[in-house]
Amino acid sequence: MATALNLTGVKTSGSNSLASRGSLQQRCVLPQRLHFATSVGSSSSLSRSLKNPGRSGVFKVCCTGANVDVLEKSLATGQGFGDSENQLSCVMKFGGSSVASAERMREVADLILSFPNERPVIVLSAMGKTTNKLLQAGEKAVSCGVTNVSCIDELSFIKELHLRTVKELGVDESVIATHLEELDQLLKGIAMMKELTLRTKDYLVSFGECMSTRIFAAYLNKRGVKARQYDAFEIGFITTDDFTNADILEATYPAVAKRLHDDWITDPAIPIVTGFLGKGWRTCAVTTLGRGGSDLTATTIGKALGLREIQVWKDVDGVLTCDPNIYQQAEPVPYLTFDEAAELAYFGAQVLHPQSMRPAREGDIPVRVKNSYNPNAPGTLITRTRDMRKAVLTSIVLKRNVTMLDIVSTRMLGQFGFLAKVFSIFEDLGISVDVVATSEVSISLTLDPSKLWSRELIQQELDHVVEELEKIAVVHLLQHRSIISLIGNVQRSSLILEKVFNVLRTNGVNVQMISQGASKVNISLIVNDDEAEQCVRALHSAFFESDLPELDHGYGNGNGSAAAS
Ligand SMILES: Nc1ncnc2c1ncn2[C@@H]1O[C@H](COP(=O)(O)OP(=O)(O)O)[C@@H](O)[C@H]1O
Ligand SMILES: N[C@@H](CC(=O)OP(=O)(O)O)C(=O)O
Repeated sequence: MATALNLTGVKTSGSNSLASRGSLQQRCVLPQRLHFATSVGSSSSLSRSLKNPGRSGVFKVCCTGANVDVLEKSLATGQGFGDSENQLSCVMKFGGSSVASAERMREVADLILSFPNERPVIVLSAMGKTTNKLLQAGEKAVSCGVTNVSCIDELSFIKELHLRTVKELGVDESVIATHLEELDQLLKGIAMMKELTLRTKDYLVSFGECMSTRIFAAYLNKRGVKARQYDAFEIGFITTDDFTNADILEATYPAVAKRLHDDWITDPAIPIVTGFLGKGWRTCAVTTLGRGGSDLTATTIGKALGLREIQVWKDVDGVLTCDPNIYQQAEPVPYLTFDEAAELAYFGAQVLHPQSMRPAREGDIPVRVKNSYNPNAPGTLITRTRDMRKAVLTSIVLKRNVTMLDIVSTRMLGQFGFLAKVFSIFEDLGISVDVVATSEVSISLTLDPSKLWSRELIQQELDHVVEELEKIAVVHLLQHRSIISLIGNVQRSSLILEKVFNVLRTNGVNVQMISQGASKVNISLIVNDDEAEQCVRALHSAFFESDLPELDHGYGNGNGSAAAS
């Protein structure tokens, strides 16, 4: 819940200092990032006034959880908040590839310590491919029989990896002994029940992050750097009960901020938090935020604590112009807006979790995507706005194995209510739609394959959708399609499309549907799965590797720069 504090202030100098008057009678430095601010008795918002030196007014500052104490303390002592030495300053998230071995953990520790002025919150994923191995072990346990659980290869791999890491880092085996034991028990339980529910899957995969964070915190402590391990589900990450794909609930922000902040103030130690995990608000069981969910954990913490920056450290030099697994010549994109990054992630770029931009955008906190294998590479900076004047195409994203539906009304032309009926059917069935193109009496759309997969919505359920739609329309179900999303400056869509259709014509590819959404950053094309990769490569060459004077790139691949805000 937000708490309101009233300040009477006049902006004096510097970027965020406020000489306060009235009851407070002190000069203070205002927090850089509160959950923010409406002015009372003044027409401008506080955030605006901070950018306009000299403005004065009575400001009502709303802040949450821990921020309230900090603001009060900073007003009482006259000390700054945003610049305070005492505050946590940024989040650094390291993905599975960054902490895949003892050697990698050592390098990550060195990397963290190479920023002596930061007071980071660290978020870690499970080591390497541990999450996949845990899921495979669970699947095998369903059918292998209790006595054979200890022979599951993936279980042996996980044990061996974690025990070897502990040994090589010189930390005590006891930090993970209980978890390894419980993991054995859990797999035996699955073998006994002969079933692996979504709820059990989430509990099962949680062992990955629970162990990596314990090992890493113990290692930092061993190196004399005080660190404290946290399980996200114990410190206020409250989620929906949608196992394997839970959503973070609002209550998370004040709870997490309070817990991390209070601990930091009373006994400073670098927080090492499990990524990906939460606690279902009804069931109180462990939930996960969807694959790659540690990015979301990081941005949630960034927003909760109002931190200066969120860093996500990966195994690539930032967000690239396309998936490097499709095309090795993909190049880093220096700047992105939150909208572009969200669209890119939603339409299938594995590099960022689809929901992870939301908290960063709401908190207006810059996100930096960096390479833990190549820390000197500049990476990608994601901010609210950037200079789009010279931006054309930013990145090309491919989402495979999409199902497309062509739905044509059986009624007379001009029937209103047709679209509403179609979408109410999807709503009733709880199916999420990706790309849509409509005319008055027909609609083409694609269904989100990950949602279908996670809900185990297979042919049977697709047949059910078609059956429902056929009550009002003629329906064609087209499978094995791909969405190619062109993320960039849709203000220049004519130029982009001209080039795109040239490339597609040259390559003999037929586009089956095209959609330019309201987002203004994405044009989506639907093609056959078996033509998609070749298409992406051809588009990449055309947009990023050849001279395109007619597109007026300006910045090489037309990525513009971060806007001064
Ligand atoms: N447009 C893209 N830019 C960068 N990486 C991409 C892109 N599309 C797909 N990827 C893949 O995403 C991977 C990084 O994401 P992920 O594996 O989730 O990282 P981590 O586990 O380190 O958080 C890269 O190794 C790359 O193969
Ligand atoms: N370990 C989880 C969560 C995660 O975010 O992992 P990574 O950061 O390695 O993508 C997964 O594999 O989905």
